[in-house]
Amino acid sequence: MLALGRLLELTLAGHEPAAKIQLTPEGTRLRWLMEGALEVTPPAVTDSGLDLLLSAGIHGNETAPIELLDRLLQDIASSRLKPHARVLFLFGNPEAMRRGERYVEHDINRLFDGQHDLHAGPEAIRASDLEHVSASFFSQPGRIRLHYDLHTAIRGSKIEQFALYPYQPDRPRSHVELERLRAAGIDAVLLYNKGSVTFSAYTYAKLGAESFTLELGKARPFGQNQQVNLDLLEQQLQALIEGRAVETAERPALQLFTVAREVIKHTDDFKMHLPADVENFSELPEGYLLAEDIAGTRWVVEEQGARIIFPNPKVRNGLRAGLLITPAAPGSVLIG
Ligand SMILES: O=C(O)CCC(=O)N[C@@H](CCC(=O)O)C(=O)O
Ligand SMILES: [Zn+2]
Repeated sequence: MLALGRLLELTLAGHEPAAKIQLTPEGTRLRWLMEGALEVTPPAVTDSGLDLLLSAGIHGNETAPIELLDRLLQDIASSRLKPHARVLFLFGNPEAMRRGERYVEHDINRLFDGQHDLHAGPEAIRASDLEHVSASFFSQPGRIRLHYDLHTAIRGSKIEQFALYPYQPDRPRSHVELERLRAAGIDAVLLYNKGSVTFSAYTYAKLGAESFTLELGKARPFGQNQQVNLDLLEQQLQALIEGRAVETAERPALQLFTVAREVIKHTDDFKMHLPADVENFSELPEGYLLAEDIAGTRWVVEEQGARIIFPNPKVRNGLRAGLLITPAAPGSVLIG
């Protein structure tokens, strides 16, 4: 196997490879761009026209997707996978990955779209570097741009694998991409209805990619991801990389949700009234007092069919401490 196929090993060891460019016997080029970043270019004659960005480790303790990208890259470097797409592999937060923590000082997934300019420290610099390397990857005109930012969640979930679809005014959602997600084992999609400062929101709104954050199960340390089944996603990614269609098993229709309200933690007095082990997508009854903050601020559930995802009262002040979501009304979603 080509040494650059060991990007994960290099990244965890903090090593810069001596040879930055390597070629497989079939002529696929692997190019190391910076720590945790590797670009794969197929021979021009087999290029399918797809630019595929695969990122994981934006949160350092979310290891199942990191292991998935490691497998795909090793397969490419050993010629078991023969790319027809350009692929950019990114491990988002190497220092947090080494520590096995979500982040060190700042959550990188709150630092995109210029937010890094308002913060100091290595993670702000890293977010800026990730923007640059992605913008450069997606700079070639006339190509299909697709980004999956792969995560696992802090808590268990009533819907194990789901996607978050960023928002841009008047931009229709892609039917093709929603169907691809379904085939990849995704059961639900949360359709954002405003912009955000996450990585997928940046590549969607600023770089014109079809972009998704994928939540793939519960976060566990390296080597302990036997319960996270990524087989369908792995098959889809292999097929995208090799430029072929895959036979897809019968799967249920996607459940679509929209954001009803973002719960923002304003002060240290913030309190969330949920059990510590509450699962994502848990339903909350109308009238339920979800959270309270200083000066009598209260979040009371008013929406029918409301559910909670990503509840986290430990976030820094000013950040999202949870999302109240509701089922998307049929026909309310602009799908192209
Ligand atoms: O489990 C949690 O509370 C967080 C899991 C996670 O990291 N989710 C992403 C979602 C990004 C998005 O909204 O597109 C995050 O919070 O950054
Ligand atoms: Zn995450």
